[in-house]
Amino acid sequence: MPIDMPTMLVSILVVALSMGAAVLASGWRIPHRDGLNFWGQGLLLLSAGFILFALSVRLHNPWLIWLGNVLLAASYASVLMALSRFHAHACPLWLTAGPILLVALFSLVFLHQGEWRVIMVEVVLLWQWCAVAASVLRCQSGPLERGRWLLLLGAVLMGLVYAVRIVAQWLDWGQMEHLWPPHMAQVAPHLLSLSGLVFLTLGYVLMTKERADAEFRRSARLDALTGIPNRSAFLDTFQHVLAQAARGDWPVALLMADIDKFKNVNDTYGHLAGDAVLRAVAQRLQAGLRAQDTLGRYGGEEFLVLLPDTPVSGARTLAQHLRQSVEQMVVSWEGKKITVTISVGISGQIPAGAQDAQALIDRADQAMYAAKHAGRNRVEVADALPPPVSTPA
Ligand SMILES: Nc1nc2c(ncn2[C@@H]2O[C@H](COP(=O)(O)OP(=O)(O)OP(=O)(O)O)[C@@H](O)[C@H]2O)c(=O)[nH]1
Repeated sequence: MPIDMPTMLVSILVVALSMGAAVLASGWRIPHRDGLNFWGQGLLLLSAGFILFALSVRLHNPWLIWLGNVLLAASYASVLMALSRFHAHACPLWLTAGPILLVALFSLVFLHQGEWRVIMVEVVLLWQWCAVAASVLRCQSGPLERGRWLLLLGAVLMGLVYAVRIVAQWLDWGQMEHLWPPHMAQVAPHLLSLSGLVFLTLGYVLMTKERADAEFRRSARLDALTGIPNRSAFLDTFQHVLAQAARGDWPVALLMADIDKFKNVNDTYGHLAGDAVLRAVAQRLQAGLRAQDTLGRYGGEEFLVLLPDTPVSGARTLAQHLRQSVEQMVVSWEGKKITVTISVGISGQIPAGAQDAQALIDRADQAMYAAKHAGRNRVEVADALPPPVSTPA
């Protein structure tokens, strides 16, 4: 059965319409940041454009083509805006509104000169797809790879559609300005654009999914209140560093810092003030560390600091520095000034492997409690581990 142009146009319309509705539904209530709404709107505009083209085959009204072309340009501009939103880039007005105005102008000027209308309008549409491809290529971020390449493939296919149509029109292969009767030079680009549309939308949805997954993985490893690694993320890093230290035979030190009388802060100023203090302490501690050190929230008001390649003497100096820094900190809360201190326990050794993690934590914890018993706002070092007992052969 031969494919006629209305069938072709209607099939593109159905694909665009259903994908547009699906994208809009999936973007429902998702912040506009990802541009899903722009993408969905773009597909719906495209569908409206194809409805007009299909109607023009029956009604022979050139204004339907004029409006269809404008809607097409608006739909591609919407795609570009969606990508700009996704990558948090500004999208200049000339790049979005410019092609729409040009298409409106060329379609009007060449309203009754179909050959020139096809060439002039489709050069602008081709330029729009080049802008989409450039926008995809400009943003290189690791986890977006698969979606990005799919999207790029779709943009290249769409660009190809217009390139083929412009060349075909120029060489007078298939009277591209007429949507009827069908010719291979007309049907082939439409088939290409059908697959281009599918690739584009799949790529875009995949990109948003990959970003959401990456954010989810990241937030699952961070403490929601302070933004520093949570207990399980810290322990992962700790074990990794211990294994490296055992191989390299270098020392690791661990600090356990606990806010003194933190219950009083909550009781006096309220739980939200306590939260603000926790955030401020985390920031202070982080600010005093080297890039290779790791800070984590171990429990309620307890923090752990991992110091790779650091002897206990160096850890003690750093702990004193951190303690003084927190002591000097003032947190403003509803007009009141809150100050807190920390007690710090230190443990350190050249580890035998990742299995030493819990022993180091327990010893830092004991040293921290010794600091509490000795009057708080202090630093205490855990006793060195007894050397391993050698069994006679
Ligand atoms: N605001 C706030 N408070 C927390 C959070 N996590 C734990 N806490 C509070 O931290 C307080 C810890 O109190 P305690 O264990 O008695 O210790 P402390 O008052 O700091 O006394 P010392 O440790 O002996 O100096 C409790 O009141 C907890 O409710 C949190 O995320 N936010």
